[in-house]
Amino acid sequence: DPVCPMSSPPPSEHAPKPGIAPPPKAHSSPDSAEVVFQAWLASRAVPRAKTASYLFPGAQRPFSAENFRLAYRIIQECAYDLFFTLWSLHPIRATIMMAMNMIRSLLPAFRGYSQAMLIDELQSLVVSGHFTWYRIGQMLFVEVLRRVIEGLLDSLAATNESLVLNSVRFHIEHQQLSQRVRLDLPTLSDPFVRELLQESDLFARSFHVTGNGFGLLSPLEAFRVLSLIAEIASHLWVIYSLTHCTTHVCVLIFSSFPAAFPLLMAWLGPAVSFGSHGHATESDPWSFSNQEEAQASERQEKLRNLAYNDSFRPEVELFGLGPWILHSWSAARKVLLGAEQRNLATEYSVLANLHVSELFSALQHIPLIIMLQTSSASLGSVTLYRSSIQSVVFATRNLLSVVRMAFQGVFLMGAFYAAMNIKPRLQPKKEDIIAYKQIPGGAKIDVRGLSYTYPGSNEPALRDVNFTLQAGETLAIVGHNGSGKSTLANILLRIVDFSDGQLLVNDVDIRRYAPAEYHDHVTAVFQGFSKFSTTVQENVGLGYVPHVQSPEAVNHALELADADGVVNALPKGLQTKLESSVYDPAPFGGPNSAFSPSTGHHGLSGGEWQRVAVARAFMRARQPGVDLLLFDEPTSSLDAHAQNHVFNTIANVSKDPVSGARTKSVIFITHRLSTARRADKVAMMENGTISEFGSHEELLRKQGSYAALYDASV
Ligand SMILES: Nc1ncnc2c1ncn2[C@@H]1O[C@H](COP(=O)(O)OP(=O)(O)OP(=O)(O)O)[C@@H](O)[C@H]1O
Repeated sequence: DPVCPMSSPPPSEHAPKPGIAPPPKAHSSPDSAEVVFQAWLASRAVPRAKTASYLFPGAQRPFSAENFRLAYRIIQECAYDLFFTLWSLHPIRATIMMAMNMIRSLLPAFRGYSQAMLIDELQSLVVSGHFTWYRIGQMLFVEVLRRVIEGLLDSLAATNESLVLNSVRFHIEHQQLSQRVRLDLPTLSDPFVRELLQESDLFARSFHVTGNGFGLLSPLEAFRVLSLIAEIASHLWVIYSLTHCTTHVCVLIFSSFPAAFPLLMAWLGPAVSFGSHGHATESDPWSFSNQEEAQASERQEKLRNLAYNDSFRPEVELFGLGPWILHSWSAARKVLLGAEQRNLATEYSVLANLHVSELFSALQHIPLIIMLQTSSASLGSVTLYRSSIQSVVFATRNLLSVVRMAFQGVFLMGAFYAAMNIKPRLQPKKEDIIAYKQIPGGAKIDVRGLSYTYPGSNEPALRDVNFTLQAGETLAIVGHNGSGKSTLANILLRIVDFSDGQLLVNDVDIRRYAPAEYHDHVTAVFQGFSKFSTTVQENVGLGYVPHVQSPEAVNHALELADADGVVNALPKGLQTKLESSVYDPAPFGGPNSAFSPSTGHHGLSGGEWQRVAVARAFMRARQPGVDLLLFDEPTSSLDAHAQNHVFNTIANVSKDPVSGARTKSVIFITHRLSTARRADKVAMMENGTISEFGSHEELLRKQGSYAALYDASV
């Protein structure tokens, strides 16, 4: 079920609360990933803060000596590895790409030379009186040829570069996604891990921006820093060769000052985040200049989602949330508008700078004219001289913004590297893993002194839970709201870990099973099951991925869950696309509405969705490898007829169809105590522990809490 987005904790600047475990280790051993993780974490510490607090994810690290040291450490530990991995995707093309970048960075200087030669030759032709159109044509032809070759080189380089960068992008995104799906809930719920993953996401996203965007931060493209340095060096060399052995130094200073002045102003003026690309926009969350703006943007998006997303509509209407949404949205929006206003002001000042720069470039002519009058310098060398100085200034400006981005990029790269090396917390060490072994009858479960406290909670959700379920038995877990039933179910399913005690499955400590392997042997319906916005076929078939494409298997699972009638009534049967939040098939009233049934998107009632979820569990339940069926309130929204059908199916599926012998253990959580009678054993939960355990009849005879709850329910 959708969760109200406003309930999520603020993602940034949190101080570790006293009593909470210190920042986690990204790795079990102090290897390079651990070193990188610690350096990344240290770079996020807010300097001179009274309590330990951290910069929000994506925030620009200040240029401090400590951060340079941390950046160096990260580069030392992971840049080579990452560079080599990315380079080895296309070794030849990547090398060509870097070489081309280098060559292209030197071209402007040669271009200047060639133009200077052209002008000089033209000048001497005119002065000497040997001017012919043929000669001019020849020179122009050479110039055009040079440009064509340069253009060809550029287009070849661009094609090659896009090929290399696309592979790099794919590789990074693939790694990122595979790590996401590998991590388990306990790992993902750690705030440090969440923020590490957010910065790692920024690194992966940096490869999306085409042109001179965040992509510059990639280790391959960071090579551009070198290209820019080479470009500056080549221009400086040209300038040196012009001024060498002559006394133009004072003219050089005179003319370079006007060129450098706008740059100086831009550098000293208000910093535009990420150089020339850094305008805080809603789609550029990393470019906010402070945490308040980042939070406002996030809040604004969530409020917008709350207003637009139909799944929240009932609560929004029922609780009259409209004015509150509007009020809160306005407050967040105003913060962002303030930020945009500031950026506009910066832009205006940049524009003003442009005018200033034009003025200064005009002033630059003056010393050059003086130089022409007083020295023997040629027209070509004057042109070259002037263009070189401007190029140096331009390239230096680029270099500064690239360095700034690359500096930030180092920390994002560190986040990526550390994130890719996080180990899922539930995954045992290689040497501890025991392969799951089936025993006849289904899973045998021994729970001894089990306790669990949710992170950040003071009260344990489970305390000293003890019970044994023999292979093939059926257990009903009952109890009041909040007594710990779902928590126990999630621990038994190895979705959540436990703090103390022991949990043995088939006489083996559950912590020694690889979770993925263990999950192959269980199936479940969660209390808050997912409603996928896709076809019925996939909604059900995903319960057993190898059969997701098989209509026969899906139809059979639907029959078992008494959901076949529901699906048959849908306009496109199995291929009907379901929408988890369609309350009104045509909210805008018109026949062309995006939600009209003609588009194929269909809503279902709560009970119908539950049948789909139960069918999903049945997809897998019939597989011989599955030993445990766990249902958390599978029939809470079903009518009595459907409920009986589902429980009969559970009983049938857990037996051998021929011999009738039990082949699977079953655990179900229920508030409908009439269904608890179907189980061999009943566990009555109160305050996080099992207060009574036995058969339905035994517990009734006991006249305790279960008997009281049963009497109240029937
Ligand atoms: N993610 C969580 N973080 C912190 N506390 C939690 C979390 N989930 C559940 N709890 C707390 O743990 C306790 C047990 O919750 P649980 O969901 O297991 O109860 P339940 O018996 O399944 O309740 P219900 O019958 O309402 O489904 C409750 O006090 C609940 O507030």
